[in-house]
Amino acid sequence: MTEQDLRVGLVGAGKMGADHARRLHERVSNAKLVAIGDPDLDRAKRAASGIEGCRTHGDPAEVISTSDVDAVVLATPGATHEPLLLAAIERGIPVLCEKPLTPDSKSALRVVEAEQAAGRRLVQVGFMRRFDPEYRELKRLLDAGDFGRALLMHCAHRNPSTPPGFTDEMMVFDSAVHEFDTTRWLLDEEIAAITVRHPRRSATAPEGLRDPKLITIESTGGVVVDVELFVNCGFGYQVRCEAVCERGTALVGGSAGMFSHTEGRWGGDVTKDFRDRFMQAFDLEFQRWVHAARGGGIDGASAWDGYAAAAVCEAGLAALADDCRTEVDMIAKPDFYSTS
Ligand SMILES: NC(=O)c1ccc[n+]([C@@H]2O[C@H](COP(=O)([O-])OP(=O)(O)OC[C@H]3O[C@@H](n4cnc5c(N)ncnc54)[C@H](O)[C@@H]3O)[C@@H](O)[C@H]2O)c1
Ligand SMILES: O[C@H]1[C@H](O)[C@@H](O)[C@H](O)[C@@H](O)[C@H]1O
Repeated sequence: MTEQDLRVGLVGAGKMGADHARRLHERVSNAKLVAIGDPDLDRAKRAASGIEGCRTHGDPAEVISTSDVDAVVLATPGATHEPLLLAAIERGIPVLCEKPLTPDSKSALRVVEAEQAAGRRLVQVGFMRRFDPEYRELKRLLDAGDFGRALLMHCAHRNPSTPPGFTDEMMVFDSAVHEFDTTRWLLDEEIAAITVRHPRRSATAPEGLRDPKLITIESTGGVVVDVELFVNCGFGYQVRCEAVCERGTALVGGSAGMFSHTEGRWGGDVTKDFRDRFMQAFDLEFQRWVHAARGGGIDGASAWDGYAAAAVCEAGLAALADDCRTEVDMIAKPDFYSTS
């Protein structure tokens, strides 16, 4: 640890938190993980093992209130985020919050309002795809306009399987939320409406889950984006996005890694899960956040982006319930967030 290292506190030591603890300790420079909090203290201890000087707390709020913590990472379930975010804002320290910002737009708006009252952007939402090198290349291409304007996008979001208790609603606010964010970010437009449709149900879907789904979102500028969401596809983790523009198309996530030929077969590997597919994106997200947080700020999706994604999720849940196209209801973007 050097004098300028960012002293980071981590709240939540489950699947994601344990992964972020290793990331901060082993792969991110200029940061030192000094505290981990989780109501399940054993989990916090396991995540802290081998990290010299990292203490553990059974009361997660203590991680945020302790003066030797310069910035916080939240990796707890979305429903627990709001009080933790408000505590970090109150202390005036940067916070990298795993998606979703909060579970609904009303609570997300309270965070947006608290941040504006504090007068500084402190909250970053962990939409890690924004740091994936392929997605960044697509963003650069669309921003430059080399292929003309985007007209359509075709996306696929496939997971090998779902944990017990995964619901139709979670397919919208836990999984498709990534496409809501990448669409807003890639197009620099808000999402105006959403439709959810159900093709034939897969035999691999657990009881009660209507998997796959076909979600269509429409941007304020008239771009139509279809998202195939298949979260029990069995064979691996795939995330793809093809942008169809006026003078060309561009696809990300088509294939990744090595391509081999051997007797009787050729091809590459399918990634197993999101950690495998987006490892580089998570690492870059954290490195850039540490850099920005050392200067007191953020570098990624803002609280506004978290609010906007929550508003789309809410419309998505209504579309799911009523089986009809639903318009997104959200406030106008405050000037505070006018520069990205
Ligand atoms: N970016 C991604 O691709 C990605 C992938 C997976 C999960 N996530 C997000 O990460 C977050 C955590 O997911 P996970 O899969 O690690 O969940 P998890 O259930 O494995 O872990 C959550 C941890 O939070 C702890 N916890 C519960 N309530 C708490 C509270 N009030 N205060 C502090 N800790 C509390 C639990 O004891 C548990 O250890 C969620 O917001 C999830 O959506 C993001
Ligand atoms: O929480 C996870 C995570 O966000 C993954 O990136 C996504 O692919 C899954 O669908 C979701 O359940």
